[in-house]
Amino acid sequence: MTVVRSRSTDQIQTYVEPAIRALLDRLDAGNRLVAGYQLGYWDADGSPAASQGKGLRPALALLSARAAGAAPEAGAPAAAAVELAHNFSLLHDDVMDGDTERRHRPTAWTVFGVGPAILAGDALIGLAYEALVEVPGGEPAARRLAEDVRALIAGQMADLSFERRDDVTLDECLAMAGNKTAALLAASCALGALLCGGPPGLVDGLSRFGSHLGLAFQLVDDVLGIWGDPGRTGKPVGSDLRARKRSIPVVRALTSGDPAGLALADLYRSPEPLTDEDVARASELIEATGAREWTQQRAWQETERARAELEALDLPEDVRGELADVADFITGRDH
Ligand SMILES: CC(C)=CCC/C(C)=C/CC/C(C)=C/COP(=O)(O)OP(=O)(O)O
Repeated sequence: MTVVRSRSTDQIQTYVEPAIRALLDRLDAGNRLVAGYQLGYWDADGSPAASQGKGLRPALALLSARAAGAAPEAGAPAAAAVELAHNFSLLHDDVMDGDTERRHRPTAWTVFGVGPAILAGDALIGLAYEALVEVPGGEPAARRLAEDVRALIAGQMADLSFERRDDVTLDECLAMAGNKTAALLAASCALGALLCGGPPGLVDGLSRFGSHLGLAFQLVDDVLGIWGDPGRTGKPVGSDLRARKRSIPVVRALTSGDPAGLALADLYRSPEPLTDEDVARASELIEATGAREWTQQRAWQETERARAELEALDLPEDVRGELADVADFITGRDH
């Protein structure tokens, strides 16, 4: 995993991975194989692999436990739960988008089939709740995760509905990202403290921190989806544009009133499949409206808001520093 600090990576390997692997052992062999492939623990034939994601959500959950004065390992069930919920959403998202590559390797549905990928996603979200409810006092954390997963699903539904509309506003798009992505980041920041008996003011403050962070994350993700380096992001660039997705830079460009935005609207309305040249032209048009710059600036603004939430909290200084590092990593990242 590539998280901002090696300390988080070590703690994920020591406390979170074993918890997730033990949960995977509860699954039947078929779902376990697909789920562990998705999590990056093994290849399609079951041989060991190291293809995990960045580990951002479990890192935040462990920090959240430490923010409440607990040892990091006390946050492991929360960290396992958010990583499992995240991978549930990725499995289903890749099916819905028809994406063929993630984390530098073929997506699960292309390897195992659509049905198995959907079922493994279902299995993971079940395990996420099990991870929490089995901890003494874990019910409030499980409820909180359920609320945020509901928001995530609502965000995904909104995202899908945008594909059939040409009047999506920037506010709608930002609200969609707040649900689709920021809700789980907020949960990641809240759950460790919630599980470890942190006071409501701390849990709420960490949650607001995570929410701003999550919006920053999606803003950067949308920029990387158009202008990123596939060698770094591990997925093809331009697939959102090819699918005429209404990501934040696209909607900013379409609603800018700039002539380049109007040309982009024509391209998006065209009944023909978009060629490589069309995709390249679309990214140039978006950039010409200033939407790339706006999106990146807005990400920094959200990071500043996140930092302000941190400043208002009574936290151990090392934890505050590590949370601030995560915020900087998110906005400055190239993968
Ligand atoms: C219900 C449903 C299908 C919802 C879909 C929600 C969804 C996929 C939102 C996008 C979130 C996102 C940018 C994930 C990449 O995270 P990352 O870059 O941290 O991933 P990593 O673990 O590979 O590092």
